[in-house]
Amino acid sequence: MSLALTAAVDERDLDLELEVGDGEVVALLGPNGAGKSTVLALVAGLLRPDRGRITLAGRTLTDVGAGHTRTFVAPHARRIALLAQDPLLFPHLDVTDNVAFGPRSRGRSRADAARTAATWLDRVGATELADRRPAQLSGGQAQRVAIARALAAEPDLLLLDEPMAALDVAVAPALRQMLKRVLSGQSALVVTHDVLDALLLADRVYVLDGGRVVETGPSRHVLAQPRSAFAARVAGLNLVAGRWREGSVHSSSGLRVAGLAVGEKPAEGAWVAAIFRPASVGVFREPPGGSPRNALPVTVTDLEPRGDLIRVHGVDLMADVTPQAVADLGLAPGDRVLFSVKATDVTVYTS
Ligand SMILES: Nc1ncnc2c1ncn2[C@@H]1O[C@H](COP(=O)(O)OP(=O)(O)OP(=O)(O)O)[C@@H](O)[C@H]1O
Repeated sequence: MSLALTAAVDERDLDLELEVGDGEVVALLGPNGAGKSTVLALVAGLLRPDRGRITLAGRTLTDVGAGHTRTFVAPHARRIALLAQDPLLFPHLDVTDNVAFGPRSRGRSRADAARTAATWLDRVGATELADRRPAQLSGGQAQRVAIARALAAEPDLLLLDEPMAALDVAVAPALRQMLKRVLSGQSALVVTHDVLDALLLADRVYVLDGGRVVETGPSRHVLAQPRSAFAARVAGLNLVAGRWREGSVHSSSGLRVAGLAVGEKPAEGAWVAAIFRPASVGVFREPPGGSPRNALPVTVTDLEPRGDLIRVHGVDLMADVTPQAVADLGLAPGDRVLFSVKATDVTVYTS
C-alpha cells in the first residue's frame, strides 16, 4: 500500500478513509464542496485533521489523536508533489532549471539534475521548450513542463488538482493521453470534475459527497454500471452503458448511441459506455435533419436554470440549452422530445 488515510475534520464535516495502492492512480470525484480539495490538503500537509492518521510508503506523515498531535511532517518533507490547475512554474528559471529543481534540492549534481530534466521533458513531449522561460509558454506547454517538474522530483505520491481544468478543450485530449502514459507505475491521487479524466487516467475512483465516501471501485465499474449514473451525474456528463454493435452502444433500455471509441475498437457485443456532455445535446420535437446525429427519445422530467443555460433533465439524460430554445419549443415536464447529439461528440469507452 502506498497511501493510507483516515481523517476527520469537524469544521468541514469530513470523515473518511481512503487508500492508494503502490503504482495506482486513484481519482476523487464529487460535487462542489464534497471534500476533494480538503483530502488533498490533508495529504499534502497543508491541513491538520482533528483526528486521523496518514501513512505513505511506510512512513507516518500525520498522526493526530483526540486533542494531541503525535506526528505532523512538514509539507516539503512528505515526498509528495502537487500539480495544480495553475502550473506555478518559477518565472525566473528556464524550463530545464524548473524541472531540475526537484532533483537539485534532493542533492543531485547540476549535470545529473539537468540529465533527469532532459529525460522528463522528452517524456512529456517538451524537449524543444527546454531553454524558454515560463512567460514564453502557452497554457498547455506550461502544464506539460509542470508535469515533468512534478515527476522529476520522484515523489512517493503525485497529487493532481483538476490538471485539465484550466486548459483549452483543444489541447486537453493530447495532454490527457500524455498524462496517462507518464503516470504508469506512479502512485497518484487525481481530483477531477471530469468523468473522462477519471475513466482514462484512474484505475479506481472514490466518489465523495458531504465529506464521506459514497462509492468506490474500479473506474470503469463505478462509471459504467447502473449505480454509476450517480457518478456520471455528479461529474455532469451523460452516460449510456450497453453492448457495442455496428458502431453504436445499445442500452438495455432501448437507446442506441453512435460514437467514437477511445483506443482500440471494441469487439462486437462488448460491454461499453457512451459518454457525452449535456452541452453537446440539442433538444428537438421532430427528428433533426443534416449531418448524421443520434436522436434519443426522452421524456422531460425537469427544467433547471444553470447560469446562462437551462438544463433539461430526462430520466437518465441531460441537455444544456438556451432559455430561448426552451421558449421556442415550449418545453415543460412530461413532454416527449428527442435529444440529439453528434456521433463525433460521443466518446465510447470499453469496460
Ligand atoms: N478554508 C476552509 N475553511 C473552512 N471550511 C472550508 C474551507 N475550504 C473548504 N471548506 C468547506 O469544507 C467542505 C469541503 O470543501 P472542499 O473544498 O474540500 O470541497 P471540494 O470537493 O474540493 O469542492 P470543489 O469541487 O468546489 O472544489 C465544504 O463544506 C467547504 O465549504
